[in-house]
Amino acid sequence: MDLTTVCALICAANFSYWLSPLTPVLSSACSLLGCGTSATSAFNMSGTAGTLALAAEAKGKSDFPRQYDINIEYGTAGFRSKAEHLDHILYRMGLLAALRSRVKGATVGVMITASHNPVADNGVKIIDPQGEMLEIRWETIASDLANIKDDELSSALLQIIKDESIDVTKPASVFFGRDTRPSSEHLSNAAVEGSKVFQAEVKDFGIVTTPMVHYFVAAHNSNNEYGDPTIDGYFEKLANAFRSFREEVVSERGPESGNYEPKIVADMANGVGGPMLKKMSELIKDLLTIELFNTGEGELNHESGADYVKVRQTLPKRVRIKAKDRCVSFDGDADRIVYYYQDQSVKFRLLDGDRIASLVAGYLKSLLDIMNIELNVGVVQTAYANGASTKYIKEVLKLKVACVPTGVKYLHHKAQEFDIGIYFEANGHGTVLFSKKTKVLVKAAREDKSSVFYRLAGGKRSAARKMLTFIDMVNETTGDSISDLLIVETILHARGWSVEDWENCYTDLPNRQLKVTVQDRNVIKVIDAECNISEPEGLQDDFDRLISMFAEGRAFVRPSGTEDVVRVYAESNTQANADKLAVHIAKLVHQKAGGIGDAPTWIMK
Ligand SMILES: CC(=O)N[C@H]1[C@@H](OP(=O)(O)O)O[C@H](CO)[C@@H](O)[C@@H]1O
Ligand SMILES: [Mg+2]
Repeated sequence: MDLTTVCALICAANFSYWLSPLTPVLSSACSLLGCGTSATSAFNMSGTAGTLALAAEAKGKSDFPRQYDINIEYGTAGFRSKAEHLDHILYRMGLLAALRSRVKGATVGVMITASHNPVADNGVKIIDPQGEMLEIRWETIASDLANIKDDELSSALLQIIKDESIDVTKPASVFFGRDTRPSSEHLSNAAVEGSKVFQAEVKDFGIVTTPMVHYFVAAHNSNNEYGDPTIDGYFEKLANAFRSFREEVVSERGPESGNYEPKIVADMANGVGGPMLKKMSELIKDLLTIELFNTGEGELNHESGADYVKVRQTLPKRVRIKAKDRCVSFDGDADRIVYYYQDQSVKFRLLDGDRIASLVAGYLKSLLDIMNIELNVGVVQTAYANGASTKYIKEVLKLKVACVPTGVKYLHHKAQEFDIGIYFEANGHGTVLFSKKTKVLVKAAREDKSSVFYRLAGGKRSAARKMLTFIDMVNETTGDSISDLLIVETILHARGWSVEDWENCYTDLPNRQLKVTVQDRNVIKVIDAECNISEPEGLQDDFDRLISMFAEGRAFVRPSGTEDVVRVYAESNTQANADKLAVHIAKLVHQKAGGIGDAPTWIMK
């Protein structure tokens, strides 16, 4: 046993509650043994916080050392990298989650996933008490903690404790969940160890979807008002709402459901959606038949999943479908969903997040109209939203549209400004938020029993019951493939629509997404909710000149927050034009922003 390990053990014993009377002795032993570079600062670290920080550092050095000298930032959805780079980051995020829990005086969540990234990657994100993404200010704290040297850990932790006025003697509680990646269990254990070193109470839900962890955290912190914070509680809440809504519609208009067919084909990207949607499908099998593919037998996200289908605008592999079958794809951690089908001429037709947002917005507006309730309803999109969807929502539905930068945290935040805020990224990540005022007004409409208008108010009460049941079906904490699937199926059934009826609401502008690899993607500086760039200087002018040459042309570029690439998006009046515009823009990026390798000349197929 080497000196560092002996020290780590002494430090670990030192923070143990029942050995606390021995703290001074153990701390001296630590420093006498020369416990790494912290020995000196350990001397100054009096009190429980110092002891814990020191123990955290010792354990980090011995069990989760920083082995790669690469800088990793807390990006669009937490940390993401090659799984083998992440041991120390997971451990440190476990520590940080325990501190975050103490700051908020509530349970927080930690999800281990890299979503749609390849199977060799992994990642982690911290979930705040109401199930929302980690506060943006703490992303910087997380990045700093992730990137320091091993022997700076105790002082960095103490600094956070001091800056955030954290009382480390208060209880802390952290919920954990992980996806199906081979590396996830090991990385989850590293994070759990971190939280335990900081004496947090730990609950590990094992393999669950990302939105389930968001739900568990929110439900627990609401004292179960939001739902039962268990796996069964999650499934029952959503399934019961789906069933009640169906019963409401059937009692109103009978079993006839127009063009709606209660059957879908589901591609699970070989991720956690497979086992989870299977569980849901068993609960509702009398109402909806779900035929599952890519449920775990193949490689995660490989030639399948929501991202593959959306970006490549093609069917996933290893899925058997017939013309007009309504199909869905989840991503690897089941927080995104896209719909699609093949038409009679075997042409692939995509119904993405913009379509889901429009469907939901239109339906909720129709319920509000029946209830005669005026509310501030808005749809939040990003620059990736198809221009035709924005036009439809504004001009046909007559609802407000807000545009924010990419990343769920921005959409979620903006959606909270509305009484009903519907947000979806075009890639299929999204949900609906209902304000307290909305819930109060709709509950009042449900109870409207004024005798004169009792009969007349029947439709109003039914609309209110539907809206309240709908709210129960929504995972308001974050985008949730399972919840979103139930919502879409519910609306299509209520409207009596086939997937083609849904698609007929508007016609998408043809579009194309490409990726360009550059030396440093951060040389691209975005402005105007990512619609334009300010750097490299002059490049936006080049883009504008190019865009003006394409009918209904629109294009923008931005550095990805989850991959080491610059993303290019273009739309125009025809697919050929959208493709051409995308390639030209990509070439300009490659030329003027330090492109690596060959210039992009081809369209991804
Ligand atoms: C164009 C696109 O789909 N970007 C995705 C992707 O972010 P990037 O920062 O573009 O890599 O992953 C994010 C996390 O899942 C998601 O929020 C976002 O919408
Ligand atoms: Mg995801």
